[in-house]
Amino acid sequence: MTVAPPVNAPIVTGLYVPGDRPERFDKAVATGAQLVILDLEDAVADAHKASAREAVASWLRARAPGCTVVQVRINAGEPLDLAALAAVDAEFELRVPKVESLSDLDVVARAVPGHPLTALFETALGVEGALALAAHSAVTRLALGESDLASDLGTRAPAAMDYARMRVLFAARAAGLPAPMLSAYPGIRDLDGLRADTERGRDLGWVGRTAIHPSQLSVIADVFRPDAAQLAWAESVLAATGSGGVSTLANGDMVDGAMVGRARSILALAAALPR
Ligand SMILES: CC(C)(COP(=O)(O)OP(=O)(O)OC[C@H]1O[C@@H](n2cnc3c(N)ncnc32)[C@H](O)[C@@H]1OP(=O)(O)O)[C@@H](O)C(=O)NCCC(=O)NCCSC(=O)C[C@H](O)C(=O)O
Ligand SMILES: [Mg+2]
Repeated sequence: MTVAPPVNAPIVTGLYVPGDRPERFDKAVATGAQLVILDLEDAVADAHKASAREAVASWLRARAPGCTVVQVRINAGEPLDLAALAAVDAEFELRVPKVESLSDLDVVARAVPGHPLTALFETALGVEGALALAAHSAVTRLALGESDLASDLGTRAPAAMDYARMRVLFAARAAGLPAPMLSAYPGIRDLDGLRADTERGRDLGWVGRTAIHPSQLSVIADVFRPDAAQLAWAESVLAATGSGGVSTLANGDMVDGAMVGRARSILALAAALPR
């Protein structure tokens, strides 16, 4: 049985599905991924764009409300995508690729009003503008497209990706948005590589990751699930700081209100990722 996540629960696992594979849409939801992204953009060949648009709109109309967050990734500046989605009266979010300017977001927010936007940064210009773009009133999440970014930069060097991850993380937090989810890891069979790269992103402060294959989901959940020591620390911080002021944990560490936010985030992650 799927249990609805608590309000403001972190979203840790996401799964992309090509928009022209409607037979996989319900399957994607059934994986238990907390976020399912129906892609009209790079996963769909030009010849299939129109049928993908129709398949996505018709699935959204027929879908019974559930606890999975559903996003549609549109093609940047494609009026046909916007028109098709504006005609759908259902709950979904929009994932806007290659965002570089406020007008990229305005166009979408005006054409399909009332749907939260995830701004996907995939170029140096987008990453450098992340702080201002995160302040757009329709934007509720930020993300990075690291494959496109690597093409724009001409490198996928870890230092370049770390820089982009840090800028986008700071932009999200400065705008009061949740820590972003890591970009899709293209090596479907390389689960060790996925784990290592996800751990690196987690250690930089990112929370969650979008997958492109169901087999990646359990690795992603594992990486973000707090371990027993983190849980014990979080619980002892909350217990020790209940009445404010400074306290000392059993191990001698000082704790105060400054640690409460992190303790709560650890407990929220544990609640979102049951064993
Ligand atoms: C990559 C794939 C094309 C692989 O497909 P396939 O070879 O058919 O996979 P399997 O045979 O291993 O499938 C096994 C079963 O799993 C189901 N399956 C596979 N993938 C998905 C999925 N994404 N969602 C739901 N279900 C899925 C199959 O149906 C099989 O089920 P069964 O028959 O019952 O056993 C494919 O995985 C795929 O298309 N993935 C998504 C690709 C995608 O959307 N890419 C775009 C997003 S990432 C991106 O754009 C990068 C970003 O923008 C950037 O710049 O970084
Ligand atoms: Mg991309």
